[in-house]
Amino acid sequence: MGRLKDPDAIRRIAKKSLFEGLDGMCEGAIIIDRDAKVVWISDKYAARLGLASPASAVGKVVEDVIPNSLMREVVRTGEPMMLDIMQFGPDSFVVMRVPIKDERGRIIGAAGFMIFDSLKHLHPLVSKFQRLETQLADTQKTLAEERRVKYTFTNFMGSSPAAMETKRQARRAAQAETTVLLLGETGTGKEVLAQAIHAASPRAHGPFIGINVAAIPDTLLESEFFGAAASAYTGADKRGRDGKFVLANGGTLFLDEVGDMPMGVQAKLLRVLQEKEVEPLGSNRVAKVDVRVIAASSVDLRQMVSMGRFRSDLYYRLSVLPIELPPLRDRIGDLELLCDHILEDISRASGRPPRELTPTALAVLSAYSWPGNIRELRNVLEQVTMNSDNARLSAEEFSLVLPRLAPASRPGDRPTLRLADVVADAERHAIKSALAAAEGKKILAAELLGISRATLYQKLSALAPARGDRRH
Ligand SMILES: Nc1ncnc2c1ncn2[C@@H]1O[C@H](COP(=O)(O)OP(=O)(O)OP(=O)(O)O)[C@@H](O)[C@H]1O
Repeated sequence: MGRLKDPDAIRRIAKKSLFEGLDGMCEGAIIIDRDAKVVWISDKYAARLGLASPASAVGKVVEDVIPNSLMREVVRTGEPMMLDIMQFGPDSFVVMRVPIKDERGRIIGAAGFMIFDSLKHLHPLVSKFQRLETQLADTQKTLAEERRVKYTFTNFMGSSPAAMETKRQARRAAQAETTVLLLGETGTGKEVLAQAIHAASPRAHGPFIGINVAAIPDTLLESEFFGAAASAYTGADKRGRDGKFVLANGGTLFLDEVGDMPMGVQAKLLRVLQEKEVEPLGSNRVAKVDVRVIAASSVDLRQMVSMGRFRSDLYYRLSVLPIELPPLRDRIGDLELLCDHILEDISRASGRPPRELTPTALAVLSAYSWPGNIRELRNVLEQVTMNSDNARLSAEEFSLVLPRLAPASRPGDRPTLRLADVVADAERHAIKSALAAAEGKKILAAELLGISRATLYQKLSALAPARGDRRH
């Protein structure tokens, strides 16, 4: 073995032969200068790219020769790209890009090698990559669908003066950019209207993100809204996550039951609305957000302000455009239309012909006070349709389901023996009575029942699951 006499010479030869070796082994090579202009391209590469001759490429900027080239990036950053898949028309090439530096370490250009002109050599890697790309595209599609609204103004049924006035105000709100505050009892259609406003606004192409403040434990609200930086949390949040504000960027954020927000989060929300930027939990970096907020409440926020449970500055900020949604009992003229519409919906979902109501059934429904409003109406219609085979639903069938009109049990009736049924019945009755006493205000109903709001929400969805009602 000979000794190294002239290390510089060996380095020069190694450099030269390495380049030539690589060029020989590869399917093609290209060299560009600091301005990303081609200074040399191998015959094979020129032929593979369909160029008339290698010389025709020299002096051109690299993107004119290879449209998707990232060689300029290598010259700019000085960072090599050791393995990349590049698309050239219908073909995929596996490429490597390295910077070229002079003796003083200054970047003077870059060399690119087409390692394979077909992906078959990288089959395991590429098929995994393609599978992941397909999965990602599917997930993005599902997410985009979820963020698209389901309701427009035509879904907000009603031609009573009260319903028409609400719709008129909401249509005007759709054109404005300001925050909207929807006020109305539970089940009056606040979410339907929020989606309709979004769909008719210039942000319709952006996402619609809904969040039910009352259904989320106080401790999680902040990260749910503003996100969490990596490592601020353990477990599922270890990698950090985007908050709803970031997810709603360019679109609309719907804050349902905004009155249930703890004071600390209220202060942060106010700051985000004023500054239009969010700071994820555990991070010291802020991100600009362009979000329109539509807030909703079934409790009287002004009363909460006077009780010191809601910040007055936030209230004023949110209530720039307040819209009242009438309770169903105040627009009972819409009942028939709503029933027809809901019965058609039920028939579509079940594949059975739509049912009708007898005039006495309609009278019974009109006499009821509907503390749960249209959501309760839908639940009652679903329950009765499920229990009945009649084409026309009768008043008797409804009186079995409606709480106030339930017949008292007669002596001789078979008692309900299953304890679970008895308990569930009692619970259902207590919740309905509390909601009625609290005029549909869940926060008050929960207080009356001596349970938390979150428990009330759980019980409501367990007792009367209303398909597709809650999308949060
Ligand atoms: N005007 C309407 N026309 C037709 N359906 C409606 C209308 N308003 C509400 N609904 C239906 O009633 C149900 C409850 O509506 P929504 O969730 O919008 O009420 P909400 O006021 O947001 O309730 P909560 O305060 O409990 O969140 C949904 O099934 C919705 O489709």
